[in-house]
Amino acid sequence: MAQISDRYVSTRGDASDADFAEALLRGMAPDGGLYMPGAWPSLSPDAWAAGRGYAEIASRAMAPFIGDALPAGALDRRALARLTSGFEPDEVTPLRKLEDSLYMLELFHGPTAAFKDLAMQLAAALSSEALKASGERLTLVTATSGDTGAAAVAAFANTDRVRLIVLHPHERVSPVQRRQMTTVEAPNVLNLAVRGDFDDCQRLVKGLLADESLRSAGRFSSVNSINWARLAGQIPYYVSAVSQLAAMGETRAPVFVVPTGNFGDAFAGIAASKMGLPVAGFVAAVNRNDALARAINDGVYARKAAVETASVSMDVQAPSNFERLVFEASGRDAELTRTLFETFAREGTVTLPPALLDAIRAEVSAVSVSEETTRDQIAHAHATWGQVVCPHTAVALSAARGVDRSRGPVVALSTAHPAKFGKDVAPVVGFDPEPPRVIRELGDRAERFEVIDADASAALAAVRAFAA
Ligand SMILES: N[C@@H](CCOP(=O)(O)O)C(=O)O
Repeated sequence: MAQISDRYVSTRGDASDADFAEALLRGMAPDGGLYMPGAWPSLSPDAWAAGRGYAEIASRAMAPFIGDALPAGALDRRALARLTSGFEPDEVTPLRKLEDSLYMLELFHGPTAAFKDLAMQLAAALSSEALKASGERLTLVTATSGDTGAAAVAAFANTDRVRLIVLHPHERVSPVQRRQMTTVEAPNVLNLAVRGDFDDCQRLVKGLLADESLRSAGRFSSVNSINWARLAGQIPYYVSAVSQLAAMGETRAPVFVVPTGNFGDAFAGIAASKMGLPVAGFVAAVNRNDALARAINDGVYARKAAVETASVSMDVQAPSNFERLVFEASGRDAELTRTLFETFAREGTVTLPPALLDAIRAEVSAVSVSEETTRDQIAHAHATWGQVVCPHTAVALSAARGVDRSRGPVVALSTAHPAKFGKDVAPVVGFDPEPPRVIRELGDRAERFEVIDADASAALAAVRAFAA
């Protein structure tokens, strides 16, 4: 069968064919792999012409992945309206010029003040269309180091046909992130605080998705970026950045510097470049949790326990979407991908073959940024550009300042509002960042969450009890 962009294949070789709705409602492929489009669609250069609005860009970028899997007009009718409502500035993802050839793409103006809102609002609207069409109900399980969970709760709370279970690492997300998840009064939302780190939460989610008893009881999926639909919703803002650069008279292809945890955001940028977006390169900027940087720089992908940092949403040591990068860079070699990730799951370490490593390095480089440098960068951004930035953005800006700008502009992604991380930002800039309305409105509402061990049977029991 010809490979096309709206049919989905698994990174581990499962031959069963899925369309966009199926990939969305399954979250992961049945063989434990991640869904990828059968081929990369091409985007017309017209899509990133100066002056394009975000909704129009999103429609052009997403439509080829959806094909006819959803009712005609589903993308336009609700999804795009929803995508751009509830965002504070008129431009959904404004690009700020910081200095010559250095830019910051602000992605935190949505309902939970983090970049996850952009894709999550779209995923919620599209899944509601898919469920209406099929008449089904859906249980979503999602792991979070803070931002994904908050965005998921905002997007899916009180939604018909959907039940949402969010697993966050107990006492390892910021107080604002936790309150965004736990103060929402919605009967269809369950918050589980897991005694462990994000990687434990993600492992539990993957285990739940693979559980036959849950799968046979109804639709069971995830809105982590392991779900292709969630990840694809992050492609449009790369296109929007190039369109905004064009409007500023900058036509050279940019280097994107992406603060990186689960590697979904960076992979969305790589996907945009595969679709034809002019990009000069990608830099994945990680904090001290540097499994990805060690894999790319040293050729050994090895697990370590995650350490706590100020850029808490990036405290990830087993970035799920590295699997998609390996699949793509290996020329879509599902056999090799399966072997490498099964070895990693079993032994916690795997050496990447040299040819694969070269191909990975052609797509993306990686930099690890220390806690001290992160703090210095928050101070520099404030003192030099008058910008108060969150620790994740600071990690990206620090890496961006190390990129050679003689060949073209460098765009650092600014992923969250600094007020979500006041404890780490205030001591550096000398004041509490002014919270946006969406954070002020959290008030002092009561919180609701259950604490569980990082154990598959505890997670299964909690999910079963909630479902009952
Ligand atoms: N940084 C994330 C971790 C999960 O990432 P996702 O993109 O796979 O949902 C978070 O804030 O939860």
